[in-house]
Amino acid sequence: MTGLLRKFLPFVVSTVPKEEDDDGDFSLEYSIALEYKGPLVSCDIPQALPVTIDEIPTAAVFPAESMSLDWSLPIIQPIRKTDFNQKLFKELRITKEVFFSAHSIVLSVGNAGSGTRALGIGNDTSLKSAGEVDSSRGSDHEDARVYVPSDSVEGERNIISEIPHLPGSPDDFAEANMQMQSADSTPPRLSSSNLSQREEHSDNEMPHHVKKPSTVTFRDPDSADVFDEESVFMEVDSFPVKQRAENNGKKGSCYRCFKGNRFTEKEVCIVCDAKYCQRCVLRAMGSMPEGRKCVTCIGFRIDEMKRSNLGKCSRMLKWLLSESEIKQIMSSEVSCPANQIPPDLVYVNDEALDHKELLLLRSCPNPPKKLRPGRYWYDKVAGFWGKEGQKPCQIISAHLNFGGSIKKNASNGNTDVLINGREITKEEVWMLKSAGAPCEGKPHFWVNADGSYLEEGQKNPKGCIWDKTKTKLLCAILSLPIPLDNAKSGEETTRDSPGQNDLHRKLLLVGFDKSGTSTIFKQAKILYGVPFSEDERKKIKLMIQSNLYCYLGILLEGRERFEEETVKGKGKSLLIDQPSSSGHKRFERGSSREKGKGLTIDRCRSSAGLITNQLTEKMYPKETKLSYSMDSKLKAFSDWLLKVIASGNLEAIVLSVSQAYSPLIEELWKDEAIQATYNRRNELENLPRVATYFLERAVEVSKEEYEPSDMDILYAEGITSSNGLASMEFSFPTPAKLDEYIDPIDQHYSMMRYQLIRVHPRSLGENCKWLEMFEDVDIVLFCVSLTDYDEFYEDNRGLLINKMMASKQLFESIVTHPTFYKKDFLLIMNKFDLLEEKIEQSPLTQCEWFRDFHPVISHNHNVGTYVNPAPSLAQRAFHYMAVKFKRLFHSLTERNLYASLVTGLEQDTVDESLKYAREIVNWDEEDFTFINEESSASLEASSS
Ligand SMILES: Nc1nc2c(ncn2[C@@H]2O[C@H](COP(=O)(O)OP(=O)(O)OP(=O)(O)O)[C@@H](O)[C@H]2O)c(=O)[nH]1
Ligand SMILES: [Mg+2]
Repeated sequence: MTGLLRKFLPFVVSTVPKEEDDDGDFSLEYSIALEYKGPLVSCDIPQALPVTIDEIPTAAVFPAESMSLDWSLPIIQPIRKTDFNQKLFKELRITKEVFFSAHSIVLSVGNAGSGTRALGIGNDTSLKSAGEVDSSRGSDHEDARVYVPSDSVEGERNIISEIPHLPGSPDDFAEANMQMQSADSTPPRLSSSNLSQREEHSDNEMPHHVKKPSTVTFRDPDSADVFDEESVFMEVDSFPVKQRAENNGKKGSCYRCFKGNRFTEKEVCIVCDAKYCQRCVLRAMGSMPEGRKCVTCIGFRIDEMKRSNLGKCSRMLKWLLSESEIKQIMSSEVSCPANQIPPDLVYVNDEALDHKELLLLRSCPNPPKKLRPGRYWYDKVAGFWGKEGQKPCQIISAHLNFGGSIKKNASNGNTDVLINGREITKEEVWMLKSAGAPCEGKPHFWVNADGSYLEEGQKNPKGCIWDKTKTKLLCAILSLPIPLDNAKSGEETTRDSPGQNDLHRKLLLVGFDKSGTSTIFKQAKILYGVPFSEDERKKIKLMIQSNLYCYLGILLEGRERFEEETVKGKGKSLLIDQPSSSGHKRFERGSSREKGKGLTIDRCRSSAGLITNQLTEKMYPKETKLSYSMDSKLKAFSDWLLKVIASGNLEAIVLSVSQAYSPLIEELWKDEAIQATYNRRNELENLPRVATYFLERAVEVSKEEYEPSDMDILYAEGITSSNGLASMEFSFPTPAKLDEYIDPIDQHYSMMRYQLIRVHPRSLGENCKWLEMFEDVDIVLFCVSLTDYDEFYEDNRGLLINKMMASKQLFESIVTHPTFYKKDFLLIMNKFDLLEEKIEQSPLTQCEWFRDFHPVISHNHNVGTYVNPAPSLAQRAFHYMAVKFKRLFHSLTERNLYASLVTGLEQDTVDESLKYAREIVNWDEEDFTFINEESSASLEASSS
């Protein structure tokens, strides 16, 4: 400081005694003029003119409106290094008005926020040694800041040290001088560590931007200040639009240092789309008083494409800045005037809004999410809101008074069915139908804000659209909105039904009975952290408990039969194996039966039919001497349970008796007869494999306080009892650690939302006609169970049908459905674990489609040296089946089918498969063309 003043006022300072302060710095406590007694000086001595402090003009708060109305303030152009000394003050062109148009002016070298030294001249006419001032943040004044590019300064030489030597405008200088004379030193404001870090680099940086004065008010991010929305909107019109920036470097490089490529992590300017690497971002964007904008873009309107990103901090900034800095920047980004939507760009029912109307729209109880400039339609009666020519995307508050009256063709519907005068889309017709509204005869409906509907001309409502859970679920799948209140209770859906404008991909999961679609769906929920709602958990708990009673019923029937056989003295059983409960052999026997169908009550009833497998009997005859009789109490319970199962009212009864019967279940489970029967479970035709998982925890599961774990939910059969449609929204997570390298592709993908819709073929109707509802899915995931090849089911004519052939037939109908013309298909070949167990016992050729499967058994001759092990029989079988499906697909569509190998109960394989689907749907993206090449190469390899 002293050095600085010495340069300014060499005569005075040189004679002033120095004092060292605590920091080792010299401070100037006072200044006095001493009489000069030396020889005559030849040069002119500057004269200090007397100053009256009161006469120095100071500014009150600079009125924001006046700035926005007419930007006549000077913008400082970059100063060339060579002529810096001569030009500095001329270039600055700081007029008196500007100079004092704010509480304080900060002269700063380098870009704002780069932590360069700055000189603040306060309105109290004091000179502030700003030191490492962060020239914008942390100030509680309104600052008009003037930035001088640091390329005009060499090394540490900064503007402060240069000022006294500059021949500039005498007025400017005199004023600056006057203030400096009366300056006292103000302690430097603290800067965060990253700011000082930034300073380290500032010396040899070449800032490309000059900032113009800003009128932004800095609010304490922690304060509860609510920004005055109205005044903010009033100003919006006056902000100019800016062209997109052009990168002078190679494609994908940083716009400032021209280094890196398109996969280098970058921050983007929300105005001109310039992209900066981690090293340059803070220099290019400065203190970000309006959020992430280059300093030259401050005061300009944002690029509307980027509106949805406002306030969403990037990983890069999180890494570079402190939490409070981020908070402030993001809050400015969202609330500063320049970043608001200009009302005249928002049209509702053909009329542009004005400031007040836009304010009304945005402050209503349920305002449109992600509002952008554009043309919208609004049904004032029901609150439906959508983009012109499109189906509704949200239900906002009803009865808002703006915009013209709604047009019949507002949403471009072509169904002849009207809601409040608008011809609705076919998706909305499906919605109405699922709610029970009769749509035959092209009715005209009147729908109220609460969803109640009536036909035009009628008096009483016929029903309410939102009464049925099914309708809400369907809306989620069709990307139709549901009202906010209902969104919370909408089960199996995410809260917000996805708007059609979201960056959002839809994956449709479908497969033949028991192929594993619900297991994969649940696995995805667990994998991607989509919680099961309370309601879902309750239903699943009831289902698991009911299934447990079913499994016990199957055991009890088995016990009866085994007892009978023992009594009759057969002494022989159909025992295949007598596995211990822990180490039983895991495989589904190939036979003409439908494994795992014990879940529904009807099926439980028929489960008494134990099919004698003659083949098995011949193969594995064994003696058994076990007792299958039970005591009278358990026998009575057993009779009651079988009766309940037969009544088909199991769930209701389980709900009411589970508490009372829990101890009996325990006794039953531990009973010798039941254990003996359980050990012969492979002979029990309808006992699904998963029964073991729950039966072995029968006591715990039957208790009232039982809470299913995620694993239990995964193993539970079915998602809900209705078991038809389910939908979830998710993103693929990226590795969470900040310091970890994140593949830019992963990062890009992690920002995208996906919707996984699972549909059971039962819900698709005859000839899969309801597939029409899924016309906007991006990919179809067709699930096939690899173990189906030797399994059969009985059709309604009593014929035994091979399940693989049935699966093939379903595949053909879906692939050739007009809705899916040219859609991508990924074949999920599920239950590989079971295939591995089964294939050795049951040849693939049992299925007529696979008759020509004759794998060549290769022998490994390189004994002792490591070579890739020959693929197992199961792997060969998988490849063979995949090729069969691929050929079939190609013959039907002339396109390629993608295939992936999955074990639904294992997370990794499901994750891989869904990521593969993600790649396929994103291949079109221009920026990611290279994936295309790589992945198609791997695909070629996989299909060969
Ligand atoms: N071992 C094994 N079992 C599986 C696998 N995938 C599914 N399952 C089991 O197979 C049975 C049927 O699976 P689900 O997921 O219910 O099949 P689905 O396609 O929903 O069939 P529906 O019930 O007809 O809708 C369940 O008992 C699952 O636990 C797998 O990869 N390995
Ligand atoms: Mg299921």
